[in-house]
Amino acid sequence: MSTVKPRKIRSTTSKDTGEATPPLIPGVSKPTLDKLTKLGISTPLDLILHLPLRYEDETHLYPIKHAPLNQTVLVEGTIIRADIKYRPKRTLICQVEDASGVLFIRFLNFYGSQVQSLSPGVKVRLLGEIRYGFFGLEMVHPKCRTLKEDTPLAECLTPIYPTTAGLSQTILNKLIKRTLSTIDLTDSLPEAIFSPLGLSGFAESVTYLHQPPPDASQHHLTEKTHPAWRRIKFDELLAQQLSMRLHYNKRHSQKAPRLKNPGQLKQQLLDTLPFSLTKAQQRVEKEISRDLNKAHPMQRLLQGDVGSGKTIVAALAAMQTIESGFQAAIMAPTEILAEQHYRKLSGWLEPIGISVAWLTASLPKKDKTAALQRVSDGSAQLAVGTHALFQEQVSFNKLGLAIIDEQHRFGVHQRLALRMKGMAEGAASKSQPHQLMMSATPIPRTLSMSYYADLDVSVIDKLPPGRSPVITKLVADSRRDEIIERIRQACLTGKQAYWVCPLIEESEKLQLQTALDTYQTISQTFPELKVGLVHGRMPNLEKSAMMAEFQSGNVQLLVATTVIEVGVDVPNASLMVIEHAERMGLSQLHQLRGRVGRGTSQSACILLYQSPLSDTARMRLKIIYENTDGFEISRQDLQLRGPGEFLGARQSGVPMLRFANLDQDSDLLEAARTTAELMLKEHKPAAESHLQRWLNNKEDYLKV
Ligand SMILES: Nc1ncnc2c1ncn2[C@@H]1O[C@H](COP(=O)(O)OP(=O)(O)OP(=O)(O)O)[C@@H](O)[C@H]1O
Repeated sequence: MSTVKPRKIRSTTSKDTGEATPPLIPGVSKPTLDKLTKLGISTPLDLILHLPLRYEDETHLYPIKHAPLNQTVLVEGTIIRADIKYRPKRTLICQVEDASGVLFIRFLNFYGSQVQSLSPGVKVRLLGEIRYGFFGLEMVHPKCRTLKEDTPLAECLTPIYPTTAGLSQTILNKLIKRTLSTIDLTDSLPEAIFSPLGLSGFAESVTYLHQPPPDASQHHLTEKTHPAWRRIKFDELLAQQLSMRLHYNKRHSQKAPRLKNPGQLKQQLLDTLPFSLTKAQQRVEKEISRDLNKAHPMQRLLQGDVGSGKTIVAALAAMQTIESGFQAAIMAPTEILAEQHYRKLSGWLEPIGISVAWLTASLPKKDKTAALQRVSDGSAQLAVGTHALFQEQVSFNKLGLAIIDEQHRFGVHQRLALRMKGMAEGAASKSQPHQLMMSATPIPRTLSMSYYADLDVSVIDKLPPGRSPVITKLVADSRRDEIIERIRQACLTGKQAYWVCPLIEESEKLQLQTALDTYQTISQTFPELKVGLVHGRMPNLEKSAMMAEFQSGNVQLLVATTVIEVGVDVPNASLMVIEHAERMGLSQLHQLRGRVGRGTSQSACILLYQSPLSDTARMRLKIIYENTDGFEISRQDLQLRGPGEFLGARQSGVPMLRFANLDQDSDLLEAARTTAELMLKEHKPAAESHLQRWLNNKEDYLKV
């Protein structure tokens, strides 16, 4: 086993000042520091929180003869013979003897130095699994240490850390051990806080996890259910809750325009609608309206399952904004969705005298300049568009409300950019606009309590009346002909259908080719129908012309890629076929399926799959088949994928939890939430030192 050579303590030079600054982890060479950085370790505390994956037990020694078989054990003895065999493979075989018996140890791919050190007479300590082999009891590739006189046994379980190439367990172990004995591990929490929750102290917990006593339960340690693990997970969740709470409080100290609610514009809009609001829509409308009337910026997440009617709620919020003399903006993640919002909103609002501007990257220059002008002089009261809305050249005259649809598809920075538009130089209003985020991917409770704890949440929990649930069918691709017949019959009786092309994630070019091929095949299969095609690479004008054709009923069968996944609303379309449904994610399937069942006629979604199915694909299809409620689907999706993938960590910019697991630790999350509130009221300094310890350099997202 290698040892750590004493290393020179280096200092790094600050680029800004040219002055030498001490390294954050003292006594470590630059190459090791680089490797530590790869592991996300840049401070002594990071080292302490670099917790073991598992442990090896080098505290108990077994006599060879009595050691249990097929499990990792520690034995020791003297080498009585060492040979190199060349058949069937070059192998170093040594015979080791203790007072109880003899054991063979075998090494393939051995080094010359090993042969030298493992010579007869040498005493060795071996860690590995004993099995019955050709010659009798044997250990293959044991961890082997040559012993001096009376080398003591380990006093605690040996931690095995996650590591990276070139950084040995021995080095990590030593660094962590050294740091444990030098770092200040004073508890950031008063005992009165953690004790009643059944948690142990911080120092005690980290020390335990790095150096568990010989009798520690390895099962509880690796499953992270041990009290020491629970303390670490609690601390992490608490830091998250504290920072979210602080963010929330900070927002309440910022200024936003109070948007009054005389309600005339809203009423005018409601009077033109062919439907009346559901109770759920009325409730969330009120929640939003109340927030808009406050002097600090609203940040509310409006959640509603697919087709639950979020758009009208957003439009009513825009009416309150406009009636108070401010502008509103709606930003959507795709051109199709943005355009659909634009059509729908201008159809509703222009008749009641509201001017709506349309802004996307693909607008002809002349139209764009005109739209920009209307946005900046305030003559456009509502701007609808894609991310083009927060580009630099856009300046709002008086932005009062920014509405962001499918918020999880935008990064934190993009959302921030739109908010800053309200405060931009030259804007008449210097306060922050209110922000309404909409999501049709319902976020499970544990997630919204955790990652969205700084937002207020409104939920439309009931669909508009008259919708019957979409019937979902799972059909093997071998029965495709039956499906084709069914679609033909339905379209001939005046129904409309989507045919969703297989998803090709690896390459846009292949995706395009697949869309074109599918279109060709489908057109040939249904010569009597008018078949259309939309895909992501189509010029926007063509795309919107095709959507308009489908909307008006001229096209009966629309071949589409997943560009139609979000927001597309054609109530007459009541059938959908999804090819290679096994390639798609759960929320994608749910969103796609949500494109049908938006009118009153019975709808169906046929998921064509190709066998054999992988276990996850089978699970996904089962979940989508058995559930129609988006919240339940999301909950199961979260379980299947974990929060990182569910939220799209990189995209959302939200730091992920390293230790806590929202599924297993929902009790700790609840406790962290109430504790955070209590601490901010009664233990402010402790709250600050806790955040300091846990967020360290990572408080970036506090500013958002
Ligand atoms: N109260 C209501 N009664 C009847 N129809 C409604 C009601 N509210 C909205 N709708 C209609 O329901 C359809 C779906 O509404 P909308 O497009 O706003 O859904 P959404 O919540 O945005 O869903 P998605 O996220 O799937 O786009 C639209 O055609 C809309 O006009």
